[in-house]
Amino acid sequence: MITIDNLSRTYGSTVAVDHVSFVAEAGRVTGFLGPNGAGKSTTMRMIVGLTQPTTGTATIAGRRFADLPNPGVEVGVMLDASAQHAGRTGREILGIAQQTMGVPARRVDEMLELVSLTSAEADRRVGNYSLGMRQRLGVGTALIGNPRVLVLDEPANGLDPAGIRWMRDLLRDFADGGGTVLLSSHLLREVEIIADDIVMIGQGRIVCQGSKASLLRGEGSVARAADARALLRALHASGHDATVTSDGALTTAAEPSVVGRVAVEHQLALTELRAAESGLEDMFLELTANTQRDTRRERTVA
Ligand SMILES: Nc1ncnc2c1ncn2[C@@H]1O[C@H](COP(=O)(O)OP(=O)(O)OP(=O)(O)O)[C@@H](O)[C@H]1O
Repeated sequence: MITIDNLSRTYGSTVAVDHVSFVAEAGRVTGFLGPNGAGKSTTMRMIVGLTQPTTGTATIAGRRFADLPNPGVEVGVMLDASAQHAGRTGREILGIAQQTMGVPARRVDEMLELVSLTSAEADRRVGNYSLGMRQRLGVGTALIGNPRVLVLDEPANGLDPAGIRWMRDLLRDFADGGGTVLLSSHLLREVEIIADDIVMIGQGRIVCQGSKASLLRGEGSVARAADARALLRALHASGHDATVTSDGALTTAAEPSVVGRVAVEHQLALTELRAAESGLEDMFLELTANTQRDTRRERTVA
């Protein structure tokens, strides 16, 4: 678990992070989103002790990063995959991490296999790696100490579609095994798929946070019926507004339970019935546009 409590950081007159509080829970993937310059990297740097907070604290399983005796076995960190020493080989970089953390030497080969870097690639200098290969190496370095917490800044950056899926499965398995994952990303579709919880910031402040399911749950229902027109008439007759979209689905402000009851009362067969959802991209643009116009609001959903 990562606990961020009232965390702020200012640089001169720039407020990079402005009294941010949230918890990234164990067993869940928390997506950390925000436009360029919103304060994501600064927050992550404060979590791992690279930047000193102006106010507040960040703790990992109750302790500050600086107080962890062997941080690499507690928290895996990948903030900038391009920051790896270009003159060293991938195997050397993993070897240094393995020795520093004092974990068994076999972890190097295990990590190479986990992140799908071949033996030949492992012996090449990192300066010759593609961005995606560096990301893979960065993930291997983050995981070599077998930590329970992962802090990853843009982990899918530079990965091909198969690599993105691989990363998604890896992080899902990590969280399903009880691990904590905090990741930032601009790939909203990706976050929409993988995240359990979402924290969104704009201009250093939280603009919304909560479970993905709660945040994306829209109002009303989407339904399909064998006879859409009949369902439309039935809803209207029951006092509910509804429209049939061009693809034959019916949208209404009525909750699914209400639509289901009306369908039963009129003996209509439904082929689909679900709560309406709003997309993460729409939510992101709406909420962060507000922060850019400096008319901020905060939304918290359990
Ligand atoms: N060392 C620094 N000195 C001065 N200003 C800084 C420093 N680090 C960050 N900032 C400023 O803090 C703000 C937040 O930057 P940060 O890198 O945390 O944003 P971000 O959300 O990670 O952005 P991006 O999505 O572009 O990576 C920006 O205005 C940035 O210019």
